[in-house]
Amino acid sequence: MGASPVAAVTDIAAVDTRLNLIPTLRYTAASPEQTLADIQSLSDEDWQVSKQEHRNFGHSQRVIWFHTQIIKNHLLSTPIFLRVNYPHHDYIDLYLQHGEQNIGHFEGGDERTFASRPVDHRTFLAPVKIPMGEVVDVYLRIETQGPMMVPIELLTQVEAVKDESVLLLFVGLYFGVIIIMLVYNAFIYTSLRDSTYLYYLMYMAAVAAQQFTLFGFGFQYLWKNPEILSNNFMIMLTSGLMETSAVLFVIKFIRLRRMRSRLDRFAGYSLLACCVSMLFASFFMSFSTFISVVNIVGLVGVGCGLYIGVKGWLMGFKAARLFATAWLIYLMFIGWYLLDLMAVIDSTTYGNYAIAIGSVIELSLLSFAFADRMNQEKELRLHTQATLINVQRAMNEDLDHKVKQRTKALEQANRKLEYLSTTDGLTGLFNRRHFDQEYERLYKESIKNKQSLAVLMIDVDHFKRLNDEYGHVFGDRCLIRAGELIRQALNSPPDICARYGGEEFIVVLPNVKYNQAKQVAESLRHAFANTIVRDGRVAASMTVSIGLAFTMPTNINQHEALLKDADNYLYQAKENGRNQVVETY
Ligand SMILES: Nc1nc2c(ncn2[C@@H]2O[C@H](COP(=O)(O)OP(=O)(O)OP(=O)(O)O)[C@@H](O)[C@H]2O)c(=O)[nH]1
Repeated sequence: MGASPVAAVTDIAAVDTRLNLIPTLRYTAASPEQTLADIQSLSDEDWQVSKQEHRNFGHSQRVIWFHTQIIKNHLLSTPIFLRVNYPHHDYIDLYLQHGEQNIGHFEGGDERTFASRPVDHRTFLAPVKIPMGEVVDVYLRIETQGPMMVPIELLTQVEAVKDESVLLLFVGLYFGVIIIMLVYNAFIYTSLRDSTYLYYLMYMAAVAAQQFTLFGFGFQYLWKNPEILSNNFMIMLTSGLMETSAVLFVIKFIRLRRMRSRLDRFAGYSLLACCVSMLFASFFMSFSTFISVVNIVGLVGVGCGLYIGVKGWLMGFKAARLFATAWLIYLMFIGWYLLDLMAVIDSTTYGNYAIAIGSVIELSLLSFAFADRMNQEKELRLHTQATLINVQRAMNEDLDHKVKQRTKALEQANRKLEYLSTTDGLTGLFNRRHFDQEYERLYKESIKNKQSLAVLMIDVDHFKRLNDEYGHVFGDRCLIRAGELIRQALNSPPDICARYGGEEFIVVLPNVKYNQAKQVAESLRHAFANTIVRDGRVAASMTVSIGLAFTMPTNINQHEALLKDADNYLYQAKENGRNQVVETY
């Protein structure tokens, strides 16, 4: 390479708004120990000229000296500043030399305290004050462990303020959006307690913290002294946090544990291990090493996010569409930023915005993906609920049916039980116990209604003989027939009849006249006498004796007396020779 003198002496009074100094600069890479005097003693051959509009030296250079010459041919209408519009160089030194004399030395860089800067600004901004009509040598030394991005320009104070206003508007919008999303998702997390949201919140907070650092605001407003907290460390820490939370979020969001492919799970968890290692490495690794590794891990991580998103999408997980798109867009912006960092492309002015824009688009899309996922889960929940309700309804109907069946069976059993407990098993008439209850009830009713009551005590004559002669079974047959004859003779209800003892029956007739009662007794007696009971070859007839008691009941205490009366008349009927009715009168 031949001699490289300065391209032209720049008249700073001619700077209207701004002037890119790169085309007028020559530069040389140097070792960190070389001083200004060493650099001044270099010959023209040691310098190189930048032919490009912007210069980005990538990661390869640690220290670069720049040199140009300026002059002020007129009075300045506004102060002129020299700006290095990249906030993360470790050390910046600006020397203004008039011949052998140093007329200005300004320091900057984030490895020095913020207070050492000539102007309180997140980037290096130094006033250029030089004597009128004199050529002044400008030496700029930049030392950094990070990417050597050197957008160097001269600009008026008004222009610097304008630039900053535009940037602050952008940054305000950016952090405004991020804060809204943070608060919104924090609310969702507090109500849902879904750890996916927590990882998303962590990721978003880490992205915001890193942007805050990358724009230079962290160093300007928070950690102003690198001995307490270094800017480089904060970039490393936020990168580690960002990557770790992003991978945790991806794993949780896409439910990696459920993914069928072991390889995917292995890749996912390996990446997580890598990111966690990066997070720890940020505490002791050198910045230059960290940055080159973290960029690769970041790129692989975002690529994995995209891959997992596409795979989830193909597997029918609908929310993965937006998820994959989010990572794809972020990947494009990161790609742009990294290419810029590695000096493959040169977009120094816009490079700073790339990750910020990419991240805000990505975070918004992820929010939509979340909403989509929630929607999908809601649909699934509703579907499951509907299925459950149907199952429950079917079970309830079945249960209802069974309960109805059981109730019916129980009612039948109860009815049967009641029948058995109130009825005589042989004749089907009321049994004695039930008769007592019914009789008392009728008696009370008759008192209340002022109605008469007749009691017929009926006993089969010489039943023992019948039993002895034809056998017990035939005797039973006769008793059954007796029950039928009695039932046929009555109006039941309100009349009641019962088997009162072995071959003894009782009939109660409420609200009858005496003659009617007597008629019933007589017709019963005739019915018995005229009936022949047959069982196979055996046939016999039977007679009955009847005691008839009649009263107009007035006192419940008398109800047993009426029975006793009927019994006494029956006894008399037996005494009188049987087959007759003996009555009250
Ligand atoms: N087959 C049968 N016999 C019964 C039943 N309950 C009582 N007896 C019989 O009925 C008979 C009643 O006899 P008694 O009390 O001496 O009276 P009776 O022979 O009818 O004579 P009188 O009443 O004086 O006319 C007894 O032999 C009892 O064993 C029954 O359910 N079935």
